[in-house]
Amino acid sequence: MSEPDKKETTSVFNKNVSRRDVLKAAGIGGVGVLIGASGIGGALALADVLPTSQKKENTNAVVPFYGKHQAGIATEVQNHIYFAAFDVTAEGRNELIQLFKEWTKAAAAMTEGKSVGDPANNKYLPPDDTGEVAGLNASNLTITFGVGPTLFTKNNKDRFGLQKKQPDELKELPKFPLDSLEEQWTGGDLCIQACSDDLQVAFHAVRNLARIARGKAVLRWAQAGFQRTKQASPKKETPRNLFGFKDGTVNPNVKNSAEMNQYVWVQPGDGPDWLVNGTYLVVRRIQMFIEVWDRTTLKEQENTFGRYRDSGAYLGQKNEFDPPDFEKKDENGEYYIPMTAHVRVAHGDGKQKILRRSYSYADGIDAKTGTFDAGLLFISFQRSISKQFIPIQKRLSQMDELNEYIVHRGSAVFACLPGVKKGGYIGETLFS
Ligand SMILES: C=CC1=C(C)c2cc3[nH]c(cc4nc(cc5[nH]c(cc1n2)c(C)c5CCC(=O)O)C(CCC(=O)O)=C4C)c(C)c3C=C
Ligand SMILES: [Fe+2]
Repeated sequence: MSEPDKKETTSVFNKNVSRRDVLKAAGIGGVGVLIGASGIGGALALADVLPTSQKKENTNAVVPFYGKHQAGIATEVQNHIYFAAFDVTAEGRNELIQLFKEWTKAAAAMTEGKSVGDPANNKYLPPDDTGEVAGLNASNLTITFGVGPTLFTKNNKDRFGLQKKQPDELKELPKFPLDSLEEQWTGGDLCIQACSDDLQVAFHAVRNLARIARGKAVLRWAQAGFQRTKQASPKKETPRNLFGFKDGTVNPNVKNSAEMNQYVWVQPGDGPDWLVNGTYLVVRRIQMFIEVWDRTTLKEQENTFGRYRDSGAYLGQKNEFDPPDFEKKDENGEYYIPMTAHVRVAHGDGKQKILRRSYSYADGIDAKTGTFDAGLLFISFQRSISKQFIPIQKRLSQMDELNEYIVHRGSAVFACLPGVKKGGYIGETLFS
């Protein structure tokens, strides 16, 4: 579901209540009075009644799990991600359905800040919940589930009676020039994207879902990721990637449902009905050669992206959100934004838009070279992989200057299921 407009409404006791309503109910006329109004109870804390622009970051918040769309796509980006791909080992369709039902129940509980299963009161059994988030709040945890092409057909086998339901769009990506994909970061029958403002909460979610899956699915690969925290950037400025550039400036507006329907959510008639209100996820584990970048001049860095490092503006413009002028030339008659600049090549004719929701990763060092294994866990959501992601990546792989500094090591595609109503389960449209 898309996030309610927090400018107008705020969540108190899990209901959407306008700020004016809260002040009226409290019988007080202004925020200044409310600060001292401890009598109205802890639940009506200051953070709950101030509009987003004025309130301190509230990591106590719960992002609703149930809704038309899965959370973790159009909802506000959290500080951390724990992404995992699974291979299904279940014997048949019923076991797979059972897995999705159990995952739904556990995910709904965890996103509300509750523990999984029954309370741990039998000392002779392992507790249902692994326990590391006891006392922690949900920290805006979202858990997003996807199904990969190999769930539908693997080695020409229709393991779960799903072959006929495979969307044409959901197939392995073509090999792009310069790809250096490694089996250990590639593919998967299922994926779980857990995002939270606390990494321990995100990890706990995947760990417990993996535990529930025992006998039905096994982990294939997993990757933790981070970006600047909202505590460190209270104004929530666009995060910077590990090359120091603002990353995520140009994206469809997640609050604009017409734009989201045009670029992100699968629509009736696009393919199989079971995926309507879902979307396609592309994930690429892209290593960034940060030591090489650090020896590159600022001018060269800016020409590589086609944006200024400091302001994030397109070259030739002033502010981060000013539109580009790809025809503008400097006093030497050179394009401000070089022909091979990342943004020019990615932009193309501007018709293919994708929703980027990426995170940085840093995984120690490459033992062979002694350099950092660090980069971008690139994640994009789109209504069509063939019409949106593939043409962009085709162009980038052929002429993006950034290719001097990065290499794609991992890749997978998934169909993110539509959202679910209370009482239902994730995946029910696929299995019905
Ligand atoms: C196939 C899609 C893309 C991949 C893969 C990709 C990798 C990648 N990108 C950056 C850093 C930046 N990307 C920026 C803009 C941008 N990137 C893509 C697509 C892919 N990037 C698009 C569609 C755009 C927007 C283009 C436009 O219309 O201007 C930027 C600029 C700021 C921004 O808009 O976010 C940066 C910085 C890295 C480091 C990377 C791989 C490691
Ligand atoms: Fe990019």
